[in-house]
Order: sequence, then C-alpha cells, then structure tokens
Amino acid sequence: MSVDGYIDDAHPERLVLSGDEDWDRVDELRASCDAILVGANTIRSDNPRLRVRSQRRRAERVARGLPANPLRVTMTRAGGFDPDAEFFADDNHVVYERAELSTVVEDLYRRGVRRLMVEGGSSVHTGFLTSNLADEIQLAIAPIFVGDSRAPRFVNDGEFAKDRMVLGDISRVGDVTVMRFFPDADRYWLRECVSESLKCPPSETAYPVGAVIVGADGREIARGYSRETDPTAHAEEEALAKVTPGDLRLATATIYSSLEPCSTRKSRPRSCSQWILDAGIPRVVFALREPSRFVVGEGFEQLSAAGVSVVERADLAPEAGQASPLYR
Ligand SMILES: NC(=O)C1=CN([C@@H]2O[C@H](COP(=O)(O)OP(=O)(O)OC[C@H]3O[C@@H](n4cnc5c(N)ncnc54)[C@H](OP(=O)(O)O)[C@@H]3O)[C@@H](O)[C@H]2O)C=CC1
Ligand SMILES: Nc1c(N[C@@H]2O[C@H](COP(=O)(O)O)[C@@H](O)[C@H]2O)[nH]c(=O)[nH]c1=O
Repeated sequence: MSVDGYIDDAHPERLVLSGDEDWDRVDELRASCDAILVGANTIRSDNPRLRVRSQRRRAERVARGLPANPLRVTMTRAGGFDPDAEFFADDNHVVYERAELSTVVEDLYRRGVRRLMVEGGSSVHTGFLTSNLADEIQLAIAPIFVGDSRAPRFVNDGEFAKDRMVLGDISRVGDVTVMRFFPDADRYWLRECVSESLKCPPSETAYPVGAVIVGADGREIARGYSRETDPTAHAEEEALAKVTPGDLRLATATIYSSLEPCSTRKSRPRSCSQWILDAGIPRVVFALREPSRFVVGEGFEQLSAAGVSVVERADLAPEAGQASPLYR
C-alpha cells in the first residue's frame, strides 16, 4: 500500500506500488502458497494472472509434487465476470458464489489448501481480518502518497479486534518496507509454544510441552520446554526459572503453554499451577487440556479458583497435539 494507506489510486489503470524486488518477494510468497484468493472486483478491475512468474519456482513446486501454480480463488455475490479474464484461463480456479468466508476457508481446507494468500482488495482484506481468519498480515509500504480518498484503502471500515497485534519482522525490500503482523496474539504465542514443545527430549511417561511468558507490552520475557535442563522439569518451570524472582513484569504477564498447567504431579512436590500462582502471573493461555493419562489435570479449575484469568484455546489443540502420540 501507499504511505497513506491506499492499495490503488482512483484511476481505472492499476497502480503499481511494488518495485522489482518486492514483486519478487510477492512471487516467492505466491509460490509458497496452496491458493491465492482475490475479490471479484479485483478480477474485474485488474484482470490479474495470479500465477508464479518465476520458471524456477514453478519447477520447484512441480518437483515437490504440487501444481506449477497455486489454485486461484475468488468470491462473488453479484457474479458477472468477463469469461476471457486471465482468472478463467485454465481449470486451476474456483469461484465461491454467496458463500460465508468461514465456509470458503473450510472448503479450501477440504481441497487440501493449508496456506492461503489473500491478495486483496479492500473488501476481502476487511472480511478476513474482521472474521479473525488471517494468521499473518504482510504489509508492504511503497514510498509514495496517493492522496485521493476515492481510492481503495488497505481495509474498509469494520469491526476489527481491538487487541494489539504481534509485530514480527520488518524488512527493507528495495525501496519498500515490509512489516509482518500476527493479528491474533494468543494464537501467535501458542504456536511459539508448539515450536518449543517439538524440542523436548522424548519420553514415554511425560508430555512434550512448550511455554512462553509474555509481558503486558507484548515482549517475550522467557520461554522453555519440558526436560530442557532436567528430566523431570516441566515447560512452565523451565520458563519461570529464567526469570529473576520478583521481576515486576510478571505481575501483568501472560504465561502461554501448549498444555494445561499441571495441578498435581508425581515427580516433584510443586505443580506448575502453584508455580504460576506464586509468581503472581495473572493470565494463563493454553491449547490442550491435560488428558488423564498420568494424573488428573485440574490446572484450569485451580488457577481460575485462585483468580487467574485462564483461556483455553481449543482451536489450537490439534496443532499442539501433533507433538506426541501421547496426546492421541
Ligand atoms: N495493491 C494491491 O496489492 C492490491 C490492490 N487491489 C485493488 O483493490 C481494489 C479492489 O478492491 P475492492 O473494490 O474492495 O474489491 P475486492 O477485490 O475485495 O472484491 C470485492 C467483491 O468481492 C466479492 N466479495 C467480497 N466479500 C465477499 C463475501 N464475503 N462473499 C461473497 N462475495 C464477496 C463481492 O463481489 P461481487 O461484487 O461480485 O458481489 C465484492 O463486491 C482494486 O482497485 C484493486 O486494484 C487489489 C488487490 C491487491
Ligand atoms: N498493484 C500491486 C499488486 N496488485 C495485486 O497483484 C495482482 C496482479 O497480479 P499479476 O497479474 O499476477 O501480476 C493484482 O490484481 C493485485 O491483486 N500487488 C503487489 O504486490 N504490488 C502491487 O503494486
């Protein structure tokens, strides 16, 4: 988009905001996706090709057993397309008519789409973001002003989540600044926990768990994973052990864990729920409930009863459960 937040100008011809390097970044991104979605107006106004430009990247996709190009996807309520549009040039496309966004996403998942790139325009950006269906925003800012409020903006008016997003990396791509944002901060940090859990030394008698402590300013304080330093250590203990006791940031922090913090344990006297209460952390977010395989998990109940705000993100349980057959 432009510095003043527009993704096109108000003239019929398409405004090119990307430079060569940024087009190459976009091409790489396209090549890494299973599908690319644009709104019906973008097809009408831009007649986009929505294909991978680089021959090398197409060949690499084919070598990985994928089609040379991602599936092209659009949505429409009114219908009415030029049948000669590039979008329809081969069969590698799908049109959703009058379907809810959630239905579109579910159907694409059934078709094998795991990574969807939403390329615009304003209306579909708004739909995906206000429905909390976007994992990541890549915001590319070109060094120009459009200065015309008739032009389309990155998003239209809408009810966006009020929480602060996680800012990922910022990079310079030619003269374009690319920022990555993760709109759902809890989802972002729980995925970090899942990554941590994959580092755990294997065990047949204990789960692999990852934990991250995040301050109220959105900055990470510490992270850890089960058995990181000791065969009986839990992830929350490993993370807390890296924080100086009495660190003032803990009083407003959130502790994320891929698994519900334990309430009783066989190997050590103090449970992770007790460690969290003693540390004075007021918010806990986890993905998986503890299965009653080793002990009965009552971390949710214990922490809630003690006044901690506990959030279970069951939508991330399948991802967290991938870490071990013990979760099945
Ligand atoms: N700079 C950039 O990277 C990009 C810029 N753009 C620009 O964006 C502008 C177009 O944006 P905009 O006008 O907002 O249009 P969109 O491309 O977002 O398309 C909007 C249309 O998509 C359909 N649609 C959207 N949501 C739904 C839904 N939930 N269910 C069914 N159909 C839906 C409707 O189609 P229908 O009208 O058929 O009912 C709607 O009118 C153009 O100027 C284009 O150049 C576009 C992409 C990228
Ligand atoms: N103008 C603009 C973009 N526009 C997007 O690229 C589409 C055109 O794709 P293709 O026909 O395959 O080259 C267009 O419809 C719109 O979705 N994208 C960007 O990264 N930067 C830009 O400056």
